[in-house]
Amino acid sequence: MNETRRTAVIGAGVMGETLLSGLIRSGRAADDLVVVEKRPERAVELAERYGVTVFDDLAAAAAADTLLLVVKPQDVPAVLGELGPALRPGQLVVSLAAGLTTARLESLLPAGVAVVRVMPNTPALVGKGVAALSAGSACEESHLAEAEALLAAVGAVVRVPESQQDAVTAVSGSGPAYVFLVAEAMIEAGVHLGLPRPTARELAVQTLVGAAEMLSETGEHPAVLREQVTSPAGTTAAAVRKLEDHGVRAAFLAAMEACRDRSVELGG
Ligand SMILES: NC(=O)C1=CN([C@@H]2O[C@H](COP(=O)(O)OP(=O)(O)OC[C@H]3O[C@@H](n4cnc5c(N)ncnc54)[C@H](O)[C@@H]3O)[C@@H](O)[C@H]2O)C=CC1
Ligand SMILES: O=C(O)[C@@H]1CCC=N1
Repeated sequence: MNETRRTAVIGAGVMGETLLSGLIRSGRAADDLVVVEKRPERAVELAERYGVTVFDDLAAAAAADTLLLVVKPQDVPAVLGELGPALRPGQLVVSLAAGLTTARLESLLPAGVAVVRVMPNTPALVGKGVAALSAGSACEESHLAEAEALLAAVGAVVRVPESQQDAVTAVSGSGPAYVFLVAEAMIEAGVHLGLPRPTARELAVQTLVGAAEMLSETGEHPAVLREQVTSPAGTTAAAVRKLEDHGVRAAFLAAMEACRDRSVELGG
């Protein structure tokens, strides 16, 4: 595949803009990108911010080599119903829609159009995303490599069997929301304990960043790192005991099972 493949971003909401900004940051020329967004005010915003032409008609994306599908799962059948008949084998559809299987996507496309299913996450906005990719039945290695290269513009990329995608969604796709909720809770608790809000925010955010970097750089099991913070009969032991009393682990398990189940449901 050559390097001047034209790429279309269909749906420029939160995740579509994230991909668009990453592709431009990584050196993709705005002229090689086709953006389709149906909300006029959003189209104006993106055209001004990135210097791209934003179309409101899906037909503008029909000739692209690679089509990044970044609309809500519920909108995918309508989008592919309209666009599908114009596509042909050799083109690649990369779907970021939660839950939708490659088989379902292929059923909405002409035979032979390659499909890659991706679960990204929003830290991609700062180049720190992680995306899991799975190949559809008409997908060749070159298609997967192309999808990987696009997602690599906004973070790490892993390949997973498609059967794992709903679990991936529960860990990394929705995962940033759990971390933001923890951050919010820590900041509010800090304020409750008497810290000025900006101080509570700085301390909580830097603690999350530092802890995440320790996990990543040391490769240690999280339990080992937690033990290092926990002095005998100390402050951390008192805090962690309360978290266990309140069922934090069970809450994560229940939350992530619900996430996995909702992903399956969206796919149906
Ligand atoms: N937000 C996130 O953290 C993640 C989102 N995703 C997936 O990414 C997809 C998009 O999610 P968000 O960006 O959060 O949603 P969003 O609602 O912010 O963006 C969707 C965009 O698609 C546009 N759209 C809908 N129908 C269209 C059409 N026919 N033509 C052109 N534009 C159209 C909407 O106007 C909207 O701007 C979803 O399928 C979601 O499952 C996946 C992983 C993470
Ligand atoms: O909440 C959602 O459905 C999307 C998919 C993963 C993260 N956000």
